[in-house]
Amino acid sequence: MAGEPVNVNEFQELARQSLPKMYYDYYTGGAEDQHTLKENVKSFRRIIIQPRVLVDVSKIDMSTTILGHKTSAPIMIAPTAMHKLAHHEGEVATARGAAACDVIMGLSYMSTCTVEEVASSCNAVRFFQIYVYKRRDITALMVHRAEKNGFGAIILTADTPRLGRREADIKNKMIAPQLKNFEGLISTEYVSDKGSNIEALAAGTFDASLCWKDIEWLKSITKLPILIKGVLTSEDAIKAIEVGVAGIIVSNHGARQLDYAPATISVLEEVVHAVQGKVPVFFDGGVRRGTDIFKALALGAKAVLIGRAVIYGLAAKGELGVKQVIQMLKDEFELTMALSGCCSVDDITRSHVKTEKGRFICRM
Ligand SMILES: Cc1cc2nc3c(=O)[nH]c(=O)nc-3n(C[C@H](O)[C@H](O)[C@H](O)COP(=O)(O)O)c2cc1C
Ligand SMILES: CCCCC(=O)C(=O)O
Repeated sequence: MAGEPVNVNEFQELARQSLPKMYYDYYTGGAEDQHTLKENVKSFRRIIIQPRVLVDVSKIDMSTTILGHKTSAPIMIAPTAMHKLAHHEGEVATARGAAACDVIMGLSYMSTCTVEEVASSCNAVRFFQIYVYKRRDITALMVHRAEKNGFGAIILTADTPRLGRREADIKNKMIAPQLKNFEGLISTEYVSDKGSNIEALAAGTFDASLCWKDIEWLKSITKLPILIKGVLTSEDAIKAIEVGVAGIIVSNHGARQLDYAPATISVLEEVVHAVQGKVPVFFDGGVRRGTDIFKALALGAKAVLIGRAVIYGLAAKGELGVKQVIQMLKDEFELTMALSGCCSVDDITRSHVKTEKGRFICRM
């Protein structure tokens, strides 16, 4: 590739060139046939934007509020594991990149830098993602560490009672390193003769019995607002509201868990309808362009989370790459707003996009 990268796909190519195959495959891959992985991206392509013209778009305001926190754009960093495998500064570099762009970062429970290292790296709003370990005392301790270190919310990932079958990780015998957060508490270093060591780590530590009633337990150990990540149906959205969560993240874990789960953008609207505005609905999966962000907002998302695109920036150029990827997505989103006749995020409405279903109905 000649010159500087001009879009997220070019950052992906840079990441591919700079990473060992085992790590690149881990970051980029999905489950089994990778059907959902392809659909997450392709489903965006089937949604058409319906712009309005002759609107005064000389000033565009992308800013919004997420759980009471003002942020420069409806963009957050999705929690993704083990950033030190992408860049030696790990999550500290990601946190600094996010802070420089004034967007909220989700820190993964499976991070390679500690909660304290990330918290002290820069001043910014951050949310903490958790898995629930069989050793609940360890999860409770992590929640308290996040609370003590100023994190603004807990993201409970609900779609991972077991790890999805990621065939590249099986072939590569993907490593499961000791994660610094858990040093002296529990070993995360797993070696399996079956293939993926991170699969063995999840099988050994994650509590597959976790269910809706356990939200009460989580609420009893923290005052922080709780977001549920991994909702894909109206039924689960209604249950999430019943148990009193502060928000829902429509996500299929970047297509790394259940293959043939729906592309997230195809179910966003169903969830938004079920929620009836009671809590904010966030979205992730397949966002690679500013137009994707616009489409998700038009279908009712309050903000989107960015997973792989940020890792590609980190792998290519560390903190600077994270900053450039977020800035690129912000610039693309701002231009999309201008060319669609929307001056603020509240101006983006359902009538700004046409989905396949909508096009079909129009033709009848
Ligand atoms: C390499 C990688 C690691 C991930 N690790 C986590 C994790 O530790 N916790 C979590 O809740 N989600 C994790 N996710 C899922 C992301 O939070 C997010 O749902 C997904 O990446 C969004 O899709 P995208 O990559 O297409 O943007 C991970 C995703 C990737 C690609
Ligand atoms: C056991 C590590 C799980 C991290 C994760 O969520 C992912 O790779 O998708």
